[in-house]
Amino acid sequence: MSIGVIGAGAFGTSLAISLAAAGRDVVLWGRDAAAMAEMQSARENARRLPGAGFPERLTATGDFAEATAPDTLLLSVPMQQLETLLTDNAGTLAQKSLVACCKGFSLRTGEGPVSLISRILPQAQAAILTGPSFAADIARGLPTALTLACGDKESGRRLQEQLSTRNLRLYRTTDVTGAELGGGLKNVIAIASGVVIGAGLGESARAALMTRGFAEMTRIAQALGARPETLAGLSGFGDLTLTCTSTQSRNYRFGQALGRNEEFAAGTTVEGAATARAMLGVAERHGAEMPITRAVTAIIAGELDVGAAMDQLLARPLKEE
Ligand SMILES: NC(=O)c1ccc[n+]([C@@H]2O[C@H](COP(=O)([O-])OP(=O)(O)OC[C@H]3O[C@@H](n4cnc5c(N)ncnc54)[C@H](O)[C@@H]3O)[C@@H](O)[C@H]2O)c1
Ligand SMILES: O=P(O)(O)OC[C@H](O)CO
Repeated sequence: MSIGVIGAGAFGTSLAISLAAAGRDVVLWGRDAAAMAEMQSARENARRLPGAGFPERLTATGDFAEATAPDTLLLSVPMQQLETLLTDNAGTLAQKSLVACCKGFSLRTGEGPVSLISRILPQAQAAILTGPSFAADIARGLPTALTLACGDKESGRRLQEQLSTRNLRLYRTTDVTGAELGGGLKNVIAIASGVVIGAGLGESARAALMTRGFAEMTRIAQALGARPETLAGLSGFGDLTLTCTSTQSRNYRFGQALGRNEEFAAGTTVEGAATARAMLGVAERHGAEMPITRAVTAIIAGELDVGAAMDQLLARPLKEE
């Protein structure tokens, strides 16, 4: 059974390589037809994932109809592009199994990827694949464990079988809200961790921030009906640990640049920036406090400098852990 991957960025390409290397037939689609033709002949995505050769079973194409012929489609576009992709192609995608591979929340509506899919395409089977994984590691065949969250248990089992390989180990859950929140919010805390290190505040401060960040993630997740054990799993704690401690992470590097008052490469996908703003709106509607997310939003907007943000966080009332 073949698999379509929609979005030929670093992550979509790495998943396509990994699945094709494990013997699945995979069609990878990108919106730039000329770039896709070049990839198909060079057998490499030289722009987003240089050095990772394409296995034989991987086809790169700019033909959307060809890529969406399979029943199972992995949607690997940046979060803020997902709504347009779904609405523009509603007719084609309506009856498919759609696995969101993006992390974050919509700035426009505050929805996570599965909520968006379910609202726009209620007939589709919606799931999310999320957890600690750098595209470069997946493409190299290094061992990776991810969360596959699907509200429908049987569909979740089927997708877990279809998408797991020897190196890509998928754990299953029905707690879609928890998986969406873990993957989305860890990027916000990763930006904050980068700020702390970039500003020279030290690794002890980063550990404190990660821990309080995890408490903040768990608190809002519970308010939204997620299970705390999901947050403690791969999609929450696992991804938080990876992203807050590695310079491979774009969110972390973006934070470092903010902390050092340096420019950051324009056009880089940094999901945590929009998600921080989106989640503040969600938190306000639920009467929940998200002080770290609030500080990250203000620093990015240039409304607060790092010193003032630290003063605000350190001035919060002393309380029980
Ligand atoms: N890179 C990683 O290590 C990694 C790991 C796990 C999850 N993710 C998630 O995967 C998602 C995609 O990130 P990425 O790393 O592949 O980003 P990327 O910057 O490498 O690529 C994004 C791709 O999306 C394409 N794109 C943008 N808008 C589009 C649209 N409207 N229609 C079709 N294509 C469009 C761009 O052309 C580009 O090829 C993000 O949500 C990210 O959090 C990334
Ligand atoms: O490069 P980042 O910060 O988008 O992180 C990539 C993945 O989400 C890590 O799991």
